[in-house]
Amino acid sequence: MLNSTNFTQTPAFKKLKAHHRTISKKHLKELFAEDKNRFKKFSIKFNDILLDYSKNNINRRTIGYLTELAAECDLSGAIEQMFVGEKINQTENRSVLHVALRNRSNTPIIVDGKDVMPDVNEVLNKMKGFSEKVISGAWKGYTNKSITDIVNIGIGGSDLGPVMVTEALKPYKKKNINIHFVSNVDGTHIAETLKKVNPETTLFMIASKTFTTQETMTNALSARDWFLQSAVNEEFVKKHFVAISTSQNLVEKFGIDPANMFGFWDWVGGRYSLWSAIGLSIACTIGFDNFEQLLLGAHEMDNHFRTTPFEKNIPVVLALLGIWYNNFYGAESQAILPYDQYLHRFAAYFQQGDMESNGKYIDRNGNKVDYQTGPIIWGEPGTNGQHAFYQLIHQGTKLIPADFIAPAISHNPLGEHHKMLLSNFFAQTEALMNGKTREEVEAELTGKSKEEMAKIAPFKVFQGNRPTNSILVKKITPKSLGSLIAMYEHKIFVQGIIWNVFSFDQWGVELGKQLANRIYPELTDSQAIESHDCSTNALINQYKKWRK
Ligand SMILES: O=P(O)(O)OC[C@H]1O[C@@H](O)[C@H](O)[C@@H](O)[C@@H]1O
Repeated sequence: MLNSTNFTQTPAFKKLKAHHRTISKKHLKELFAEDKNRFKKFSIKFNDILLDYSKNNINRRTIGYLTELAAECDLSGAIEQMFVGEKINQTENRSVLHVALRNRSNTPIIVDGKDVMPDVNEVLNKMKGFSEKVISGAWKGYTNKSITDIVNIGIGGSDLGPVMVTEALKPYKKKNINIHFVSNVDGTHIAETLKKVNPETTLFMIASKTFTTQETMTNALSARDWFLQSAVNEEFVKKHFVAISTSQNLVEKFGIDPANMFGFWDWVGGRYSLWSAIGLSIACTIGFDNFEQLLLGAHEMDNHFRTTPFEKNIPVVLALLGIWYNNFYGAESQAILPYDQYLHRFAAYFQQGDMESNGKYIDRNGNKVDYQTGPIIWGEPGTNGQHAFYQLIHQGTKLIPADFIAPAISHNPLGEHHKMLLSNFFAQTEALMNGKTREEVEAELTGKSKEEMAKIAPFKVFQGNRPTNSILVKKITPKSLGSLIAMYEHKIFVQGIIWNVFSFDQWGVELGKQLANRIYPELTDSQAIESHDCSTNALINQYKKWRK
């Protein structure tokens, strides 16, 4: 059982409250001027990842109190409980073991008296054999041609992870395999995808933990119909459809050969599942050896997280900083800004990872919280963001803590591009920290009259004092990406522990599904609907009129 302390009632929280009153009066610039060793004190290097968190409104005392807070919420106990397979997802009575999926040291992890590692390894072996067949061309379609295109059909955790990773690791893509993803139930998504592929050489991966998700099953049936228009014989479905699921029963019902089913377990949460068979599309796109490197990178981050003291523990430090801004400074969001085009889905991936995990107002005792929990996660790759929403980060009225992520080495060392990109990365965090004073503005406005200067100067001033983390990675490789993803996963875990919420369920997505199922049959005929509120009725009835 996880500890269920209300963190706002701890002695450390009270110390932080008082400390916040003083330190929040200091500009980041002052903190840097006072202490030339800030970088040394507030940075952590782990393998090829450097976290510089010195540009935050903190000093040694802040970190001391924050780590005390973590200790008072029994974070160490919670970490151990997760790693040893205790059922910490209490509302679903499940263990939370994405760490077992990438447990490359293979030490036993026991769930319900059984070591899960042999099963994990068995599925990994099956994925290895299958991906090698697909990539080598040995896996043949119904006209004896090799596979050229994979269409992964899934949504949420059965989509976002593979999408993000295959995009992030595009430089590792096998040349003979193209990957496509279909998630939205909007027919446009599947229709546009099917225009690009040939039934004779396409492999569909139906990825769904439950194998009941409306969007995925609807898209899978449409894909099957489309395939059978050409292949005709239902026997050929075997050669072109594989399933990734926890439900063998439903997979067989769909007509997929159980031999082509890749299993996983209820202790793998959807948004933590890219390491499981859900990663089959990744393995078939970048090769199994690279998939294993991804697992290894995550495993090394797991070990770091499990064994490193809090003040040197990257996920813990990131989590505590997030709590500092969320619960003391009143920040409502957290930006993730990758300076790497290949990471363009990274923020979207962690929107699910973070917001579905910690977007909760009921605590682990079943009571309504009286403090803020999960932040809004958002972001786009630099430098695109700079020309769009950075205005608000620099001069808006909201405090937006931001994580800047960049690789030192580009996969595309084209002319001066990467140097320019990185100069923007470094410049932005510096600008956000220092800002620009009125005096500096005036010194630049040479040749202007006093009146002209007074008129324009206020608009050109930047307050600065805006916190950032810089995460510099040597290069985005399967291994370093694995570490980065695991880093954020554990950050989310730590925050959930301290906010006292259950991070591994997602009851909040159910109500909409339930109501959609009720409304769906009402849309069939042309009869006016009166069973809802006047707004919903009117919208449905207008839709019915227009579609006639
Ligand atoms: O893999 P499944 O069972 O089709 O579920 C897909 C997604 O379904 C959503 O309802 C959940 O919010 C996600 O967490 C989940 O990843």
